[in-house]
Amino acid sequence: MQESLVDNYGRRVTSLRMSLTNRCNLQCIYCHNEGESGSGGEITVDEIARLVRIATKYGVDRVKFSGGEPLLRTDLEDILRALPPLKDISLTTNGTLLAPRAKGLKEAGLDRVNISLDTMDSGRFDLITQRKGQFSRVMDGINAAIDAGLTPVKLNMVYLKGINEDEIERMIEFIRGRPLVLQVIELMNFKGAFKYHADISALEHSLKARADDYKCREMHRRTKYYLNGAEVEIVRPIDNSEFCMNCNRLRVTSDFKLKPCLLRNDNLVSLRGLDDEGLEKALRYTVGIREPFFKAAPVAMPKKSEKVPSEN
Ligand SMILES: Nc1nc2c(ncn2[C@@H]2O[C@H](COP(=O)(O)OP(=O)(O)OP(=O)(O)O)[C@@H](O)[C@H]2O)c(=O)[nH]1
Ligand code: SF4
Ligand code: SF4
Repeated sequence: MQESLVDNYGRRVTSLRMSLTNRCNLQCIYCHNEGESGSGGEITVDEIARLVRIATKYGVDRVKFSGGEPLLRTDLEDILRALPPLKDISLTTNGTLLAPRAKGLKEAGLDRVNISLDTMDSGRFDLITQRKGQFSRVMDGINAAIDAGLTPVKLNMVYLKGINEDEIERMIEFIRGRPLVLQVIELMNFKGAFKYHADISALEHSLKARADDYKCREMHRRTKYYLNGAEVEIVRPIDNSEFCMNCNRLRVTSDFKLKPCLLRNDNLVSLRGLDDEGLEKALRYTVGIREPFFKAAPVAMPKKSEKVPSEN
């Protein structure tokens, strides 16, 4: 029987999330850079292929590539071609460099892409990304991804107080009836951006109230809402123990370290220079030290003098 990678909290690792570079051509006000500062040389095609091959022996069948901006890697197509067969290979990108490469990426084995799109307003886009003139390139990237069949294309919208809260309806109209999914993401506190943090639970309640249907994903127990031909997924990571208890991905940094949690940097495991046997050991060890970042508060046991509430 195939062995699997289960941590001490019963969470099974089925997916690797690999950062290919720390570099990016944008400078978003909230960037978390996958919680890393990778200072060594960038992970190579061979390192990626070996690690993924070993992980698949343990039932890992999904890989997500992210960055920085992963399309700054000119060898991304080589990376894709070097992978063993997997159920799902996806890429998270800012979309600015995607249009000319979308078809080739599909041919090299990429299944789908997630593209950051916080706003439909190019002025706001410049403000968020701290760059000028990139909005139309992202739109070209979205269209090229659809044409190439890198679908469903998920649009990542970080929900930002005072910047884009008023654009949810516009985004829903944009995706309706197309192979697009809107993913609304609660802002995490990186780069001191918390002043833009907006309460996403109110939005989630209103979506739930008007949705035709909704369904819970296994990963992070995220909910997807279906609204008359539009699919909206809510990503609510903060103080959410259910999200962390259903975290099934292990991160790999751009300088080839295993990273058990996005929000921690004190327990990275370096892989550079290890042979296949060493990689396998390191993989199992790292799964053993994984823990949910947000944990549910332990349920207090009633004191002897307290009446135990009956089940019904
Ligand atoms: N705290 C936390 N946030 C995450 C994690 N994974 C994703 N996120 C958040 O979700 C955002 C979008 O992630 P994506 O890279 O588009 O991928 P995804 O939505 O997680 O994965 P798919 O839906 O399978 O494509 C990230 O920028 C994070 O803000 C995680 O493991 N922990
Ligand atoms: S596009 Fe992504 S990696 Fe680049 S600055 Fe924005 S959030 Fe960070
Ligand atoms: S444990 Fe929680 S915070 Fe850490 S990576 Fe998983 S979901 Fe994110």
